[in-house]
Parts: sequence; structure tokens; C-alpha cells
Amino acid sequence: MKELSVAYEGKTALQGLSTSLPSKGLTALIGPNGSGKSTFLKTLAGLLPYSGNLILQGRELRLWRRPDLGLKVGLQTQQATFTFPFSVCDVIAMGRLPHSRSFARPHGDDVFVLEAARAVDVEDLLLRPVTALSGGEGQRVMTALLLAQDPDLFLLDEPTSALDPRQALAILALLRRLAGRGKSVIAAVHDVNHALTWADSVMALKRGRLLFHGEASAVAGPLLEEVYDTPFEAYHSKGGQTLWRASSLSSP
Ligand SMILES: Nc1ncnc2c1ncn2[C@@H]1O[C@H](COP(=O)(O)OP(=O)(O)OP(=O)(O)O)[C@@H](O)[C@H]1O
Repeated sequence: MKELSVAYEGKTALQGLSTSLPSKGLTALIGPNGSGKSTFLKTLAGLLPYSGNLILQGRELRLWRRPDLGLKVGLQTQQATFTFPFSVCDVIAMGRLPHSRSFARPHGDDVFVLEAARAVDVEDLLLRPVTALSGGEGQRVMTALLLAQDPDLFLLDEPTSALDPRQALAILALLRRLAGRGKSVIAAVHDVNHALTWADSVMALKRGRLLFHGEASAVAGPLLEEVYDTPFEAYHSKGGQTLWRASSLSSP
């Protein structure tokens, strides 16, 4: 991407982003509230008009036909809000729509749906209406929909925000496996230690600008302090890995 900028009704949300995203691997997208993470992911998914250049697989993103883009890029948005009581099975199967020429579900798609449901631990919920799920269950169903879509570029906006610690780690491990299978995965996360532990690279946004894009191993306290405008202190995991926590500007 080169000089990528996005504005909402004239108000800039992303400004002059220039970088290259890897064709495979897990990238964590970090930044304070309002820094532009969701805007960036929606733009990559082709949902927002932009200025500058955004090249996907050799072609400017705005020139892609939507049905073709659906095979290449998938987005899990920040909130799973279900209005209609479709079954979990039917919602996950919606991920297969870009692969189909009609609304009829091809027979072989059941395998994708079942595998996706198993991968996020919702196979026991397949017949449940999505309007009758907990927040974390609903979030995992939306991850399953993305898995069923099976795009080249997976975009996930805070996919673990509603999950308990065990489920969150399971989803992070799943994203790593996708990256290991040659997919490009970009996930916005607020837990910087999740970013540093699980991702290959980190992109940090601040006020709509790209502050950093590099290897996760290069991220340390001073950068985090610059990104979040708050002090960070280091601590160590049992395995000896350096982790970071925001330390209060004033003690409790
Ligand atoms: N639909 C919209 N219309 C107008 N302004 C918007 C819209 N969506 C987002 N914004 C603004 O664009 C900026 C970036 O918002 P965005 O949602 O991308 O941030 P974010 O980094 O994802 O934040 P968070 O961590 O809180 O989810 C913010 O100033 C926000 O108020």
C-alpha cells in the first residue's frame, strides 16, 4: 500500500500509510482506541473508499469485482450482532457464499461448515439459533464463518475480545495454524502480549498513522509507551519471555 488514506465525511481516519503486508504469516494490529484499526481492516476488505494505492495480488483493490474479492479476503468484524434466528450451521455456511454461484448450498460445503465449527469448538451448537448464544459463543461462530469462507487474507477485528482465557488462546493458536498453512492473517488485538507472543509481525497505528511495522520481536517498552501514551513495565513469563504490562501513571 502506498499513501493509503481514508476519511469519514471529510474527517481523516487513516493518513498516508505506506507499507507491504506479507503474503503469509500472522500480523497483529495494535493501537489505542480510535487509532484506525477497524478502519484499516474494513478498507483492506474493500468496504471503504480510500485514496492512495492498495494493491492486492497485483491489482488495485478498488478494481476488484466483489464476488472475486470474496474469495480472496474475509473480515470478521468487531461485534457479532445477530438480528435473525438463523441456526449456527446456516450462519457458518454463509461463509461459503463467495464459492457458490447461487444461494443454494453445494453438498460438499457441509464438510467446510463442520470443520470450521470444530475448529472453534461450536459443533455442539450447530442447531442453536444464533440469537440464543452467549457473546463468546457468537464471536467464535463468526470466526467459523470466516474459516468456512477460507480466503487468502484473513482479517479479524479483536477476535478474542469476548473470549475466556482458554478460548482466546485456542483462537490465537488457530490463527497461527492458518499462518502456517500459508494464509495471511491480520488481527487487531488489545492485549500486547498476545500480539508479541503469537504474531510474526506487528503493525502499530496511532491517530490514523502507521507508527511501526516490523517483527514482533522488535517491539519493546519504549515503542508501546509511544503507541499508548502510558508507561509500560517488563516482566517475565515462566519460560523467560519478556512480557509487558501498562503501569499506572499514578499508583492505586
Ligand atoms: N462510521 C464512522 N463515521 C465517522 N467516523 C468514524 C466511523 N467509524 C470510525 N470513525 C472514527 O474513525 C476513527 C478510527 O476509528 P476506528 O474504529 O477505526 O478505531 P479503532 O482503532 O478500531 O478503535 P477501537 O480500539 O476503539 O476499536 C475514530 O476517530 C472514529 O471515531
